[in-house]
Amino acid sequence: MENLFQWRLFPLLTLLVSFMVFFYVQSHPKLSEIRCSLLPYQHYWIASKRIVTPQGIISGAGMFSDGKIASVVKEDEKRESFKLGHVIDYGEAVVMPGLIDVHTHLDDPGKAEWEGFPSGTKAAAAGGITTLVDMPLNSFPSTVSRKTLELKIKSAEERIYVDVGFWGGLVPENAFDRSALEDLLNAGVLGLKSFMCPSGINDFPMTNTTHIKEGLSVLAKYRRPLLVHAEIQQHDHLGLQEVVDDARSYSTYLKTRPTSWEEAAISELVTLTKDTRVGGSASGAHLHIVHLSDSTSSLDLIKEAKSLGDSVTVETCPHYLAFSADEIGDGDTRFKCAPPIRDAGNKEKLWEALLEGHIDMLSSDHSPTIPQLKLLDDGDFLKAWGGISSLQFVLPVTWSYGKKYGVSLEQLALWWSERPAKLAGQESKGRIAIGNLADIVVWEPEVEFNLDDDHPVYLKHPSISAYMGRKLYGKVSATFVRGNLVYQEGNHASAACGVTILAK
Ligand SMILES: NC(=O)N[C@H]1NC(=O)NC1=O
Ligand SMILES: [Zn+2]
Ligand SMILES: [Zn+2]
Repeated sequence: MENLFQWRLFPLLTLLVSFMVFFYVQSHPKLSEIRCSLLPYQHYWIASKRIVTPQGIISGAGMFSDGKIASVVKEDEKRESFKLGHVIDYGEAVVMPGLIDVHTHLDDPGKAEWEGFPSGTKAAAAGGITTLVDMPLNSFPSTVSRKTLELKIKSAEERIYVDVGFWGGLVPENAFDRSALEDLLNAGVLGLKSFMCPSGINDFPMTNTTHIKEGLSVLAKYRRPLLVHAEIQQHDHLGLQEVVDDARSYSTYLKTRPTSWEEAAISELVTLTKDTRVGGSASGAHLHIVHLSDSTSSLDLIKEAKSLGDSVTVETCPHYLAFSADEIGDGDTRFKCAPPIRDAGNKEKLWEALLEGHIDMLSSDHSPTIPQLKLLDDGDFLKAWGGISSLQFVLPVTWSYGKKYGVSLEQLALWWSERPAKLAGQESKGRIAIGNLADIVVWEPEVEFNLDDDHPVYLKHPSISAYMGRKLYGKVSATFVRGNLVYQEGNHASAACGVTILAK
């Protein structure tokens, strides 16, 4: 009797549960949407006393709706607007466009033990970076064809916490093959990148001016940029023996890559950029010089090219603005990068050029490896991997070291968001403006913190970062990508919902 009763009840119960599940799913956001964000809403306001907009800093609020910025209102218009939904009030914290890092090496696929999409994009999110553009080398294979780009895209799928675009490689193998280059561009790379000196990566050989000229002529049609690592090896420096004798000394390394390397490369480049002027044979193309270190003659050449109307921009990186050669201890290869960090006078002049607008933007050139290849025990500057690890820290670093130069929040937004967005062809990013994607960093410039072992660092190998052990200002509280709260106070969203950005 009892059994019979149970069997009758079973279909009824099943029906009831099905109805309940159906109504729950109808009235709530999809489970996948919840996992993309630490917030359960699709439409909501965020308020703050300091919102950095292209029109200046306002006290007010922004409404995010379906991943976009639907409205931006000032303090006095807030009360009426708020009747319409949820409000998150960040008080005095700064609300700024998310950072766009146009120069990151995530090394995935193939060298994921060096960094990888999940660790790199978690670090980015924790640092307020909402978009990054991945370099075509250090992963394996290098991104030099449609096929290799497809491997990148596949590897990034459901593994990225922020948006990721890709630069393709301009290498001797594809430079004279117009259809191969067009195929790579049609597949969606945001532009091309090449080296004028050995890259340190076997399947990414260097290019000369002839290759670069070819690349520019193809890029002109696509209106996408060519990024160049501008150093050409010169043979007029130290004898090898002298170098080998003192490989632990930073000054030895510095002498192996003098400013003449940068100057030689840039003087060749500016002969090519003449063609990018209006009416020139490469009109529509754009040349971007990555990680400028030399603030002397190399910078003068760039200034002159710009004044003549060449389509050229230049970036520098936080490590050239934060550090100088005299502070680098013997054997401390965490500071080894190329071009090298130069003397304190050079650093001052880089700041000056940035503040005066001659340097257009900043990028991380986050180029990590495994600790073993940094040779921290031997401290051999000549054999150690060249590359700085910094991704998660670039906002507080720029702010902390920029304090004494009077850097403003608006300048940070220009150098880290607005201009990088333009370089990468992402017009819907980089500014807090109606209709743009809701890519936002919320941070507290006045909060000081020690980058010690207790600080949560998401980079795969924090020990190789030259910033560890430093005291910094500017704590990132929250990061939104396309309206999803992907990071807040030490927590990431449970699902990796960043989007791969492909040029059309
Ligand atoms: N291959 C690679 O990432 N090289 C980078 N590292 C560095 O310090 N400068 C570079 O161009
Ligand atoms: Zn480089
Ligand atoms: Zn690089």
